Amino acid sequence: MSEQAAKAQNKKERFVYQDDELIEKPFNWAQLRRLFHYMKPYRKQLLPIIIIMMIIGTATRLAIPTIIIMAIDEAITPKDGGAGSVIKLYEYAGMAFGLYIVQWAANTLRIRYTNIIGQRIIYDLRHDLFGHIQKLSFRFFDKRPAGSVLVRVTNDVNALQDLFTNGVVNLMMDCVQLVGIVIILLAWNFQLGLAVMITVPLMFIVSSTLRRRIRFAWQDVRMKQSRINAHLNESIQGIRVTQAYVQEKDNIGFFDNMNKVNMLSWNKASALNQAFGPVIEITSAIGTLILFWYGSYLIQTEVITIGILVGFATYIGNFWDPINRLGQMYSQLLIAMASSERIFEFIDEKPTVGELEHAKDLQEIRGDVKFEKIVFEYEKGRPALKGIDLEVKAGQSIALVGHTGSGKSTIINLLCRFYDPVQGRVLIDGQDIRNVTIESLRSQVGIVLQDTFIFSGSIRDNIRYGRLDATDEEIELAAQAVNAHDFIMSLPDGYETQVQERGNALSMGQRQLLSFARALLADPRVLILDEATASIDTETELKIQEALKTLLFGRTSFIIAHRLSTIRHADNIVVLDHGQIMEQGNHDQLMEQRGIYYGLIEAQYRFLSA
Ligand SMILES: Nc1ncnc2c1ncn2[C@@H]1O[C@H](COP(=O)(O)OP(=O)(O)OP(=O)(O)O)[C@@H](O)[C@H]1O
Repeated sequence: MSEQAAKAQNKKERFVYQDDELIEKPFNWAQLRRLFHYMKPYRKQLLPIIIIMMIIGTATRLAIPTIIIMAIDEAITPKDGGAGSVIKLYEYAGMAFGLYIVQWAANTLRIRYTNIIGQRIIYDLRHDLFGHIQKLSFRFFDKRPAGSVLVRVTNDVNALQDLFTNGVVNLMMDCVQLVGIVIILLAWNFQLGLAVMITVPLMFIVSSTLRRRIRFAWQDVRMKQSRINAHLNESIQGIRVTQAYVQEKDNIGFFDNMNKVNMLSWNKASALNQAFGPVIEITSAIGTLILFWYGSYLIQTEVITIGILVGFATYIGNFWDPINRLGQMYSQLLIAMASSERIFEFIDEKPTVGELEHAKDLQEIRGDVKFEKIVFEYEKGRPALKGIDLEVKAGQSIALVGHTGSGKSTIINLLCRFYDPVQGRVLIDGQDIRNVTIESLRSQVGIVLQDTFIFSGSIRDNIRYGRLDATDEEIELAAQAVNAHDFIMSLPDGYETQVQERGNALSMGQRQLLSFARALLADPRVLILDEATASIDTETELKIQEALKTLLFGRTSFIIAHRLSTIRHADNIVVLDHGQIMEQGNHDQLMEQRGIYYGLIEAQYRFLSA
């Protein structure tokens, strides 16, 4: 392979997103029913008004051509051959006008109420979806790019908006109108009615072949959009790395490509949609041709009046409109089905870390922690922990050390029950953590991550995240205890300073101190510090060391730190390698052993003094 070809190949393999399967499924009625289930709470409240308005709107619409016929046959060219009557004509015009007003009022009210219901349904659906996603386990997020999760809560829910605001009601109105017109036409003149509708079956045959393709096309559009969003999310999160490695051009190229594919897929779906139009137009033209050809013959043979012919012509105009709309509605329904499939797929996803039906709250804990014969794998066949036995007494501090990928974070993940072990159990105060409620467990296990997440809001609110009912004084006391108070006071608005999402305007060390304050406020019996002191300058590290002392005092703590200074004083240092405990003891004991730990410390000293 040439260098250029290899480069192109390497680029191609970046930003590969797992696609949702494009599956051919029969129209899923159960899913549609499930979707309509969301209408249930509003059935009594608003649906009767909408149905009444719908009936009034359709009835007036159907009645107007009848008045036109009466005006022609009785006021302009009376059937009995007598003279026309202007007064009668005015009367009919007045009636038609009145009906138009009623129709307008009914439609306005109907649209208003359908919008209210539609928006409430969308709110409920989004509420359920977001609420459910919040509860899903880490495994779920391991498999999916954040962008594609985002699309389901935004785009896919939005796609249902049209269906619920106008779609359903329009569908019903169109069906009622169609049935009404068919009945009226057949009642006026059965032969002429049949003759003008002879093209309908033909149209259905042609359009049904289009439907399958349309369904696929819209599913494809959703997939392409999902990919764009996944890429967008990744690009924005990784913008610093992109710019640092001057990859903007390539990134734009990747995006353009996806954008183009999305545009083409949309064009294809929309062109297929449009294909309904001409099919309807041709059938409508043929129908009109038959009407005038056969209709004029029936007038000459005095079977029907001119008024009836005009009435037929008006109704035929109204007849193809709903059929055309039903075609479009069908695609709208397909879009909605494709979206709802994706929404329900998430709603049906069970958290892999579940709660037992009768799980009890974990009572206030002392902080004894025990890992018993733990085996764990993220992916089948690739164990990340291979039989971990570890006992920690309440109040002890444990340092987890080992090469990257040795399983340190995994131990922590199991302690917080972000994942469940494949074998073995984790006990807190002698209780298997799988038997207690997740909330009662996590609220007593505090965690300070290396990449501290700062939410958009004030500094005060960010600290308060640790315990929502904490008072302002408690927040400030916590900040003082972990040496964060001084830097907070030096910010323009002190505790009220607004920090943007992820706290980009704060330094690493500052973010770390904030997260310490947050953890201290939460006051957990068990505390986890993941790589908490990495990448900070010496002065900040001193502050952090002091803060740590306050934070760790009297708590069972697990510390993952590459830095010697943090782990030196730990009661027990556990050395991991490839998911197994290789050594454990305090610093002096392990140094004496001259094993892996000794090697790690030596390497760090060599590195620092180099
Ligand atoms: N979400 C995940 N999905 C699949 N494999 C994972 C996942 N997280 C970690 N692993 C794998 O599990 C093993 C242990 O990872 P872990 O994060 O526990 O290591 P670590 O010792 O904390 O490493 P580091 O010091 O780099 O943070 C590694 O081989 C890693 O590739």
